[in-house]
Amino acid sequence: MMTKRKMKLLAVVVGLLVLILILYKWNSEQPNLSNFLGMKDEHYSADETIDNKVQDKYGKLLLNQHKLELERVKRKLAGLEQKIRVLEESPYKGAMKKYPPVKYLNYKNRKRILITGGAGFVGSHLVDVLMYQGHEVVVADNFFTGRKRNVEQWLGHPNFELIHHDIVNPLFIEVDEIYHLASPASPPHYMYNPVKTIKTNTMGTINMLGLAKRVMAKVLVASTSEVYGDPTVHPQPETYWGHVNPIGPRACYDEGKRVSETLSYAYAKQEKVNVRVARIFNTYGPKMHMNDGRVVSNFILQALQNKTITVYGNGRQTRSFQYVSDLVDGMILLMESNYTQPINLGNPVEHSIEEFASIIKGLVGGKSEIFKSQAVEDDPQRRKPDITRAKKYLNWEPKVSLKDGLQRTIDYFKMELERSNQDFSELADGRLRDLDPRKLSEIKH
Ligand SMILES: O=c1ccn([C@@H]2O[C@H](COP(=O)(O)OP(=O)(O)O[C@H]3OC[C@@H](O)[C@H](O)[C@H]3O)[C@@H](O)[C@H]2O)c(=O)[nH]1
Repeated sequence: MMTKRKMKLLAVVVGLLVLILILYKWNSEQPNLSNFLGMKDEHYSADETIDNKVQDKYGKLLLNQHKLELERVKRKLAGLEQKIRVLEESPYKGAMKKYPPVKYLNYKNRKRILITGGAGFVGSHLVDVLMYQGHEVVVADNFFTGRKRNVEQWLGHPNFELIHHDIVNPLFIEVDEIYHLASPASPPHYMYNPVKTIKTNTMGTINMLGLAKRVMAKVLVASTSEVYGDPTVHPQPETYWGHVNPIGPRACYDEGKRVSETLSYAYAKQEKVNVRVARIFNTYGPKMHMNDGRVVSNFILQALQNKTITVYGNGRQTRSFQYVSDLVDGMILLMESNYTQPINLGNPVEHSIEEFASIIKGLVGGKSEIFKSQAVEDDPQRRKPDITRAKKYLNWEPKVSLKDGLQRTIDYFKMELERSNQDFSELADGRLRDLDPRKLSEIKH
């Protein structure tokens, strides 16, 4: 029998042995730092200490990390450099931007002018002239056919404001004058959505005349030679009432503009709004859209690309073409004048469309063939403005010859073609692509 003392001694010895065992086990399970870092001792010569091995491997790891970090910083720098280049070329470069010089006008002479459709072809040329003159210009455009690019040189200028707005909805701003130009003007564009074309020219015009009434602004409404329809009187004086098919494919525009004129004189009579009405004849020049679809841009682009020049119908129909700067001068003179009846603004030099195709082919050169194809429904057969009124009341007549104007327009389209070879977004503008008035007029709405 063991004594109590012996038993206690045995328990202490056993306890000590268990403790030693636990300590040994714990020690052997501790991760070896060199193993932890993925080292293998056999890579080192026998006289290297474990500390040296660890430091060496750890240093390599740090070096790799630094290299990776350097690569990341380099990539970030390259990205930033690219962003700076984009900013330098961008119209939104704010403080860096250089604007064309504008005249200083004191507050008495400086007007606040709204141009609806100011980002469009004609509107943007008008914006330029009014800005150079030193006025404050507000452009309202829904960008259906207008483009920000047309007014980009003024973005950020203290005298300029661009509002993305569809004038089918009312606009509440304070202005002294309104040039109401908003509406698609090219036949394939206005036929593309005839209901919208009518709304723009009726509801849109009501909204602008309503605004003019509220703020007592003078308003110039852009009408068109199309109010004469397929004319039976030649050349067309303002006293001619026209010959329009009210249910034909062009009616949305022709009748829309006729209502626009009617509304203008109703507001003048009933609400004492100070109105001007310009009947604009065929106009061309730089800033026309590549996909405009009207004859000047179509023929020039076809000739520049050695494609077939497509004359719609027999080519004996006539038009008289004015250069855009002449039109802009006429509109500003009309706004400044006291003359309130409609006035024709156009160049009376008349050509058949077939002749016109040859003129453009001659100026551009190249190998294009002239091809006569299917006629456009209700295409006006003869058109030439009688500009007696404009001469008498505005002392205005066109100055730019067809040859000079076409040459400037050809140069512009050459640049556009070069641009579009680099930037396909221009041509990929789905809204204005592949529109042909001959196909659109067949659509039954
Ligand atoms: O590629 C084409 C384009 C047009 N044409 C013809 O060229 C003539 C002029 O056509 P456009 O499309 O340029 O313009 P339109 O004269 O028919 O209408 C224009 O009239 C005056 C303005 O108010 C508007 O800008 C527009 O409605 C038409 O006889 C047309 O059939 C061609 O032969 N080939």
